[in-house]
Amino acid sequence: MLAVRAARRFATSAAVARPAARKIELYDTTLRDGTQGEGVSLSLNDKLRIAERLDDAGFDYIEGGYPLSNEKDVAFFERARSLALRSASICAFGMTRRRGTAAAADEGMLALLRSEAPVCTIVGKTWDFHVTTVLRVSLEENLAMIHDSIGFLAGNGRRVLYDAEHFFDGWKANAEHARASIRAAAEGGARTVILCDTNGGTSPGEISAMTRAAIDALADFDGVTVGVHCHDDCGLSVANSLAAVDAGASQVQGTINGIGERCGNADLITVAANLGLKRAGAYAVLERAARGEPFAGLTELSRFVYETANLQPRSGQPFVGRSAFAHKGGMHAHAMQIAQSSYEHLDPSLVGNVRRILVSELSGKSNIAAVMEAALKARKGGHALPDGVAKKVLAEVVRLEAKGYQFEAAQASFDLLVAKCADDFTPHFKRIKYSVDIEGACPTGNMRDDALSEQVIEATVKVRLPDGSVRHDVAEGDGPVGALDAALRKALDVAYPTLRELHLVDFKVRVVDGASEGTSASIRVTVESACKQTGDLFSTIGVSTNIIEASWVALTDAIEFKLRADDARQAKERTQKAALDVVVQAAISASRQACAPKRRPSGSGGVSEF
Ligand SMILES: CC(=O)SCCNC(=O)CCNC(=O)[C@H](O)C(C)(C)COP(=O)(O)OP(=O)(O)OC[C@H]1O[C@@H](n2cnc3c(N)ncnc32)[C@H](O)[C@@H]1OP(=O)(O)O
Ligand SMILES: CC(C)C(=O)C(=O)O
Repeated sequence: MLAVRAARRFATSAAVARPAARKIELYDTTLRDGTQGEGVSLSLNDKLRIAERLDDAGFDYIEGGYPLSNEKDVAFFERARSLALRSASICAFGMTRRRGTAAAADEGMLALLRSEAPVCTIVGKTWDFHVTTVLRVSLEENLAMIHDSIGFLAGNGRRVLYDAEHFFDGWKANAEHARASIRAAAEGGARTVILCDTNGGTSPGEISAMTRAAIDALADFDGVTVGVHCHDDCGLSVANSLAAVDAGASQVQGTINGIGERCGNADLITVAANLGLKRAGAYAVLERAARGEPFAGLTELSRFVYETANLQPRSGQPFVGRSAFAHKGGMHAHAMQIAQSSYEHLDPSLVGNVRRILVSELSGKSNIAAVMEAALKARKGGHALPDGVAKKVLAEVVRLEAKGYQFEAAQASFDLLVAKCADDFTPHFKRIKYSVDIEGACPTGNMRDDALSEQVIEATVKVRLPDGSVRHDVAEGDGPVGALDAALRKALDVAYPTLRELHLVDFKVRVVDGASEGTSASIRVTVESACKQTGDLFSTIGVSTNIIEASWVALTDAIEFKLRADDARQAKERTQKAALDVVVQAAISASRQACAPKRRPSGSGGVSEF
C-alpha cells in the first residue's frame, strides 16, 4: 500500500513541470567588509590568494577593497588584473561623490576609475537621519549624489552595483526618501540595488516585506535586480539573507566565515550551503566553480580563510565547523550507529566535512566503539580489541573526565588510553623521579621581569629504560616546563634518537574544576606536538593540581605516542621487508630453475639445450 502511494506521489510530481532553479549571485566582501572586523588584517598577498580561492569556488563577485582608502587596496586592483579568474568579477568599492563636488572631480570616483575594476560598487545613504545628520546635506542633494556618481561610473563603462546603506532602517523612517534613493540609483544606471541591513537590527519578516516593496519600487526599470547585504548584530544575518532571497532578491552579499564589522556579516558559507544544498530545487549558486565540486570545497575554503587571516576557527560553525558533525551524547552516538540521519541534517561529505564521535563522561559504549573503530581504521593493520575493552575504556574516560581531562582535543592521549586498557602498551621508560628548581636573586622582592631574567631554572629527571639502565640528567630551560622537557629528552636521547624529530608546537594551560573532586581546582595542560619527519600534528593532555605534574603527563604522553608510532612503522617496514624477501627469494629460485640446464627426455641424448 505504501509503495503504491509513493508511486502515485512520484507520478504526480513527475507530471508537474518543475520551475528551473533560480540563479542567486553570491557577492563576497571578505576582502573589504571582512577586513572591517576587529582583529582582521590581510596582507596584499593574502588578499590575492583568497581572491583566487573564491574564484575557484565559483563566487560571482569578489569585492577587493576600497581604492580610495589605502595603498594596499590600490595595489590589489593592479595585481588583480593579472589574475586568471574564471568565475568571478572583481569589484572596487567606494562611496558616492562628496557633497558639493562634481563626480568627475571627486577623488573617490577617480580612484575607482584608476582601479580599472570592471565592476564598481557604490555605497549611498538611504536613511533620512543619516543624510541630514551625518552627511549634513539635503535629501535632494543626497539623491543627486547617488544619481551623479553612478551615472559617472556607468558612463565610463563600468558595471555599477549600488549598496543602499541602512535601507531597512531608512524605509521604516521615511519610505518615500528610501524609495526615491534606490530609484535614483537605477536611473543613474545601477544594474543591481543591494538592500543593506547595515546595523543588523532587522528581523526576517520585516526583511521579506521591505524587499518585496523595493522590488516593486524598481519594477519599471528593465533588468535592474535586487540584492541583500545583512549584518549579524541580532544573529539573524543568514536568516535575513534567505528571507530576502525568498522575497525575490537575486544577489546575496556576505563574507567567508561571517567575518566583518562589529558582529560580522552573513556567512556566505552558510548561505551557499543552504541555497545550493538544502534548497537546491529552488535556487542555484556557485554554478561556475572552476575547481572540483563547489560545496565539497566549502570546509577547505572556510579553513583556508581562517588560516590566512590568522583567526581561530569557530568550532560550532554550521556545515564547516569542526563540531558541526561531532556527536558527543551517548544516546546520539548509539542512534548514529543505527542511522546517520538520526542526528545529522546532511551528509558531512557534501560540504567536505567529517563526522566525529566524541568521547566524554556523557559517553555510552557506542561512542567508545565508534571511536575505537575509527582509531583502528586509522592505524591500518590494527588488531581487533578483546571483548570488554570498550567498557574498560569508558570507565577510564568517565573517571578521568571527572578529574578534568577532556579527550576531544587530545586524540593521541586517548589512543594511548585505549592501548593501555587493551593491555597493548609497553612503556618506553619509567619515571623514577623528577624535580624542578628555580633559583635566583629577586632584588626587589617582587617577581617582575628584571628579577626573572636573573633566575636559573633547572630540571632533574631520573628514568629507567627497558634494558634496566638508569639515566639521571639535568637541563636548564627558560621556564619550568621547558627545563623538564629538555631534561627528559636528554635522558632518552641515546636510546631513542628519533625523539629529535619531535617538536612542541603549542602549550595550553587551563584551570578546571574536577566534577567529583570538589576540593582544589585542577590544571589541565594540553600539548600540541609535531613530528618533523612525517608532518603529523597531535595533541596530548595531562591534569593535576600541580601544573608541573600535569605538564609531565602531557609531555610523556607525546613522547610515548611518538615512540609507539615509530615502533609501528618499523614493525610494518620489517613485515614488508620480510614479504619482499620471500618474493625475491621465490623469483631468484624461479630464475635459477629457468636457467638451469634442462635434460632432454631420456633417450634424446645428453646434449644441453644451450
Ligand atoms: C557601511 C560601510 O561599511 S561603508 C564602508 C566603511 N568602510 C570604511 O570606512 C573603511 C575605509 N574608509 C576610509 O579609508 C576612510 O574613511 C575614507 C578614505 C573613506 C575617508 O576618510 P576621511 O576623508 O578622512 O573621512 P572620514 O573617514 O573621517 O569621514 C567620512 C567622510 O565621508 C563622508 N561620507 C560618508 N558616507 C558618504 C557617502 N555615502 N557619500 C559621500 N560621502 C560620505 C562623511 O560625511 C565624511 O566626510 P566629512 O568629514 O566631510 O563629513
Ligand atoms: C557598504 C555596505 C554594503 C555595508 O557594508 C553595510 O551597509 O553594512
